[in-house]
Parts: sequence; C-alpha cells; structure tokens
Amino acid sequence: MEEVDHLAHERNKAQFDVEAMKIVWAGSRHAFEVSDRMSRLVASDPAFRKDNRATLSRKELFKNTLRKAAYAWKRIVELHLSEEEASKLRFFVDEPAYTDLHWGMFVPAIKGQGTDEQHQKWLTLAYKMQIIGCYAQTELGHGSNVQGLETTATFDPKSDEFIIHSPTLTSSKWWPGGLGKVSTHAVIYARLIIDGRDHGVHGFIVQLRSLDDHLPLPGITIGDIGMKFGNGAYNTMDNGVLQFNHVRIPRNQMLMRVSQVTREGKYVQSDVPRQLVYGTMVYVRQTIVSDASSALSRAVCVAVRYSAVRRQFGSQDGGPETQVIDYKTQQSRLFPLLASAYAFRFVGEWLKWLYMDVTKRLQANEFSTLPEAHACTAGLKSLTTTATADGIEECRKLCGGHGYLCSSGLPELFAVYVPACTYEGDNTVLLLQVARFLMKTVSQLGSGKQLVGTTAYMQRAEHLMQCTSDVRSAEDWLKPSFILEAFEARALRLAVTCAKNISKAPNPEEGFSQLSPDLAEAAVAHCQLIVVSKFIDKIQGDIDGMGLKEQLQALCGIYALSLLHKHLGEFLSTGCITPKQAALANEKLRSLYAKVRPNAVALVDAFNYTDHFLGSILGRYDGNVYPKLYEEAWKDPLNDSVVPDGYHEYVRPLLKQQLRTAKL
Ligand SMILES: CCCCCCCCCCCCCCCCCC(=O)SCCNC(=O)CCNC(=O)[C@H](O)C(C)(C)COP(=O)(O)OP(=O)(O)OC[C@H]1O[C@@H](n2cnc3c(N)ncnc32)[C@H](O)[C@@H]1OP(=O)(O)O
Ligand SMILES: Cc1cc2nc3c(=O)[nH]c(=O)nc-3n(C[C@H](O)[C@H](O)[C@H](O)COP(=O)(O)OP(=O)(O)OC[C@H]3O[C@@H](n4cnc5c(N)ncnc54)[C@H](O)[C@@H]3O)c2cc1C
Repeated sequence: MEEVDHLAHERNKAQFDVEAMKIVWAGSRHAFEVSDRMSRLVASDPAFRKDNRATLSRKELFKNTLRKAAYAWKRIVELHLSEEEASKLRFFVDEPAYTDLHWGMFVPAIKGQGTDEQHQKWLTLAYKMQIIGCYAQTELGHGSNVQGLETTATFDPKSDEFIIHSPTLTSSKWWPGGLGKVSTHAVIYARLIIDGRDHGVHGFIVQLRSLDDHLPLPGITIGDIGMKFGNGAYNTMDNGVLQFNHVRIPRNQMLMRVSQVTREGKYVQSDVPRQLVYGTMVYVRQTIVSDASSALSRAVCVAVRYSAVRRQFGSQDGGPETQVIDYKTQQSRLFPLLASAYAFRFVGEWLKWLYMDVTKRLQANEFSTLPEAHACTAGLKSLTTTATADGIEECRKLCGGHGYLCSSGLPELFAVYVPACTYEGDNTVLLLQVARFLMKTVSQLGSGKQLVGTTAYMQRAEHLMQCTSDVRSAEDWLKPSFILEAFEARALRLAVTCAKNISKAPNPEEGFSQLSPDLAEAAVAHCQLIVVSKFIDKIQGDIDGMGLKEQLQALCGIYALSLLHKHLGEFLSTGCITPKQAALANEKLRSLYAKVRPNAVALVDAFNYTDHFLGSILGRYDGNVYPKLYEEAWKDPLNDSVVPDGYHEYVRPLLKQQLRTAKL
C-alpha cells in the first residue's frame, strides 16, 4: 500500500533548507552522519524494540535491558565502532542502563582523578568491559552535602591497605546507578582517615562482586533500592544500596591524582586544587545540558507534529476544522519550547568546548578557569533540566488527552527525564553555587581585577547599573545589542541588589542564607543571559544554507523575548526596560510566532529523529495518527480477552446482587 505523508502540506511550506538545518543541529556534517547512521542501525534492528516497556514487570524489564546492553556491546565490537559511534548507538537504544554509569561516570572518574599507573591498570579493563563500574558517592543520609558523607577509608600502615567501612545506617551508599545488580567495581567516595585524622572525602576503586560467580565479596551487602517513578522509564536501571563491613583494599586503589597517601601513611596534597575531587560532576553536568536539548527536542517534535495533525473547532460550511497549531495560545506555549530546544543545543555545544578548554588547561596545571567551569556547568545543568522537565510536561498537555497515553511517548519521557532535576546535583543547590560565584565576582567590581568569560559583562557595571533601554519599536527587539543589554542589566542589578542586602546582615553566611531565594533568581538571570548570548554568537558565526539564518534569528528572538515576558517583573522592577518597551517586545513576539508557524514541522524534522527513537504515535513522521492509535489500543494486554480476568470473581457477583436488589 502506498504510504501517505499526512504532513506533506506542512513540509511544503518550509522556507529554509531542512537538510542544511540537520547539519547545524548535529553540530557538523560528520556528527550528522554518525548520528544518522547509528539511529538507523538501531531503528532497523528488532532486538532494540522498546514499545512494550510500559507493560513489562520490573524483572522482565530489567532482564530485557541487560539483553539489549549485551547485544549493543556485541554490535559495537563486531562493527568496530569508534568511541563516538558507540556512544551514539547507546544513545539511540534509548534505555537507561548500567552502561550509562560505566561509560559516563566510572571511566571519567578514573580518567580525571587517577594517576597514569591507575589509568593503565583500570581503564584497560574498563574499556573492554572486563570490569563494570559505577559511581558510588551518594548515601542514604547525604547526597547534596558531599562533605557530609560518612563512609570511611582508614589507612592501615601494617598491611598497606585502606579499610572501607559503613559506620552507620545513613552511611549506606544509596542511589548509584548500576550498583544494585550489575557492577563488579565502583568508585567509592569515603572520608580518608590516617592515624585518627580526617582528611575529607576522596575517591577509591573498590571491587564489589566476584568476577567468577558475581556474588558480593566478603563484607559487602548490596541490592537494588526498589521501584522508581513511572512504568518502564528509569526502572531499567538498578539504582543500588551498598554497605561495607571493614572491607580491605590495597593502598594503590585510592585515586591519587589530587592527593596521595605514601607507604608510610603520609598525606600529600599536590598542586592540583582539591576541588578536582568534584571533577567528574563537572564533566557529567556538561553532558546533561546536551541531553536536555535531546529530551526537549524530542517532546517538542511530538507536540509540533501532532498539533499540525489535530483539528478542533472552526469548521465553516463543513470545511476542515482548525489545526490546533494555528491557535495563538498553542503557539505561545509551543514555540518558546521549540526555541529552547535549539537554544540548549547551542549552549550545550559551547559548554562542551568550555569543558575541553578547562581540561587542557588542567593538564598543563593551569587552574584559573575552574571556578568559571564549575559555575557554568552547575548553572546551565540546573537551568536546562528544569526547563526541559517542565517543557516535556507542557508538551503532554499540548497534545490534549492523547498525550496522556503511553503510546504518545510523553509520559515515559517525562518519568525518565524528571530525575535530571535532582541527580548530578539538586537544581536549587546548584543555583546557589552559581550565586556564590556571582557574589564573589560582584565583590571584585571596582577592584581593578579584569573579569573574563561569562562574567565579563560585569566589567561594564557603571553603564549597566544605570542604563535604560533604547528600544523604540518592536523591530528594535530583534537587534542583539538591545536584547543583550536588557539581559545583562537585569542579571547584574539582581546580583548587586543581593550583594547589598547580604552586606546588611550580621555576617555574610547569615545574609546568604536569608537572601537565598533572591540569589537563586539572580543565578537564573545570569544563566539565561549565557544561553541568550551563546544563541546570538551561534547566529553570528558561519551558517550556510537557504533561509537558515532567518529561522534561527526568529527562534533566538522567541527564546529571549518569551523569557523577557515570563520574567517581566524583574525587567521592570530593576528599571531595565519600560512598560511600553515590554509591550513592544510582546508585539515582536507575536510576529515571530507567525514567522515560525509555516516552518514549525520542518524545524522539528531537522532533529532527524527516527520513529523508533521518538517512540510516539502522535509524533510519527507521516502524521498518520488516528489509525495507528486505534491499532495500538488493541495491542494492550487487557484486550487479549474480551471478558477480563476477574470478571467472574468481582464483577459478575456485583451485577447479580444488583439484579436481586432491583427485584426487591
Ligand atoms: C524514554 C527513555 C529515554 C532514555 C534516555 C536515556 C538517557 C538517560 C541516561 C541518563 C544517565 C544519567 C545518569 C545519572 C547519573 C547521576 C549520578 C549522580 O547523581 S552522582 C552524585 C552527584 N552528586 C552531586 O551532584 C552532589 C552535589 N553537591 C556538590 O556538588 C557539593 O557538595 C556542593 C558543590 C554543593 C558543595 O560543595 P562543598 O565543598 O561542600 O562546599 P562549597 O560550596 O563551599 O565549595 C567549596 C569550593 O569548591 C568549589 N566547587 C564546588 N564544586 C565544584 C566542582 N564540581 N568543581 C570545581 N569546584 C567546585 C566551590 O566553588 C568552592 O570554591 P571556593 O569558593 O572555595 O573557591
Ligand atoms: C535517578 C537517580 C540516579 C542517581 N544516580 C546516582 C549515582 O549514580 N551515583 C550517586 O552517587 N548518586 C546518584 N544519585 C543521587 C543524587 O545525586 C542525589 O539524589 C542528588 O545529589 C540530590 O541529593 P539529595 O538526594 O541528598 O537531596 P537533598 O539534598 O536531600 O534535597 C532535598 C531538598 O533539600 C534542598 N536542599 C538541600 N540542601 C540545600 C541547601 N544547602 N540550600 C537550600 N536547599 C537545600 C534541595 O533543594 C531539595 O529541595 C541519583 C539520584 C537519582 C534520583
């Protein structure tokens, strides 16, 4: 039967080169080709089927994930895939698994905090998956407060070993992914104790299970922490609990790049800053920003396509009803999310560059940019994951009732995504880290110290503290200089107000604590400025292809002006813009929505997602929604029989009883 593209009329309206936009979205032609090849490889292989996840029991689900992870590894080896290709393949398999933690945290922790010798020994095994590792930092009693961890690693000079111990219930490791059932090894974070003295938290490589029969080694109690939010979703992961009862490991299994313990039990702190113990978190937070753009773009792709298919009201003379995407309210909810997906993509690209730059500098023992890298990764992780989790839920609502069906793909996407607001640093805790960085920077204003990187704008404090916007027409709001000035002035004024209020408190810590809600808002304003400015930088760089710049300019305008609208109170109360200028921004926003409307479907096609990856009937490429939804309903196990199990026990007696009552 000939395949019909129900969205062809939408695709024909596009005013830009979609193929060229695919390259911009992917980052380069090479990245596009790898991504395209890997996504098709996964989509065409029935072994990677995932449409049954919501109906599997936890045990079936978990075993299925183990099968897929093993099969993915087999394909990676057979096809001699590069690291980049393998990581893309795992991404498109689209199922959280212990491998995420092995490749995403265990390996980077050893790379970042281990010595050359340790790399040689452990990475060689880990790269071949001859050992499987996880990242065991969080405990039952402490996650955010890393310095409060209780697990101990006590040096025993007699045997040249550390004794790893969980002294309390609250010191049980709790949450690490891959720990519960699979990992053979872990990087454990524990307090280093030498001769009764506590040297704070350090990383240690610890073997957990036998490589022969997978049983926990002596002194180790280990298991899964139980079902998590949603069906399927993150329950494919074995988040675990772990207790140590005086487990001994050789001294050379402490990760010793940052500090060392000698044979004699002497603690040696190298020139490397102590904060490098937190280095793996900086790395992972950076990857989470790119993941945010993937998750949000996926939800937006579903909502845009379905909004173009769905029609309600407005039919005159029996003609077709209105596509819901043509309602201005739908556009005002949907298009800022589409714009955010692009914005997060570009800021993610930039953050990757920043991370690589700081890594190179660290290798050359140059540590000056570390605080900036920490503030940017923490802040952008917080900003983008909060917006993405909220955005996925908004996309579900934008799809009306059908969005609530698992077959829309959105409930599972939300359930799997929402812990990103908590893991790798609670989003509020991370904003407060940014706020500390901002307060330090504000305190340096006027000291003559040159501000660089993302706080360079504060150098112009004199101007930004008193300027008023020169915007005179709606059109002016498209000019990068006007947008940037408004965002810079708002961010700086919020930060400076916080600093002034803190200085009135009896002491800075007390002031910081009292002001923390305002500080979190100042941190958000600073991070939004970073995203807006990186979007503008992207457009001002080389972008080839018919109509691409115009579309990206429109999206950038929507991203910035919709934020301005959302946070209008801050822009007005800080005096950065006037109510008249706010009205002009809204006028511009409306015209930008109209500009994006004919391109909306093509703009989500540019993500190049296969139907397999999207996993959504509402978001199907061909828009053939209704027949497929109808077909899918019949596949539900509840429809296996016409009369359900339980009818004879629980429904029939009720009906009979009602009959008798009726007769009475
Ligand atoms: C539908 C299906 C779809 C399928 C999709 C499939 C994909 C899904 C896959 C997803 C996989 C994701 C896996 C998730 C893994 C989660 C892993 C974790 O959570 S692991 C666990 C994650 N856990 C967390 O994230 C815990 C969060 N907590 C923390 O990070 C810390 O405790 C703290 C930062 C909050 C406080 O730190 P503390 O030391 O108590 O106190 P201070 O504040 O005084 O800071 C002292 C100084 O250090 C500085 N500094 C701080 N950090 C850094 C840094 N990173 N670097 C550099 N510097 C840093 C700081 O600036 C300050 O400098 P200065 O002012 O003195 O100059
Ligand atoms: C799905 C998932 C996977 C995970 N995987 C891993 C893993 O692989 N390895 C690992 O080690 N850990 C892992 N974690 C743990 C995760 O990193 C922690 O849950 C996270 O860091 C938050 O810490 P917490 O749970 O202690 O939250 P808490 O700190 O207890 O947060 C509770 C509330 O207190 C607030 N709060 C806390 N401190 C402050 C403060 N100073 N100021 C203001 N408000 C504050 C928070 O904002 C939050 O609202 C995972 C967690 C999840 C959910």
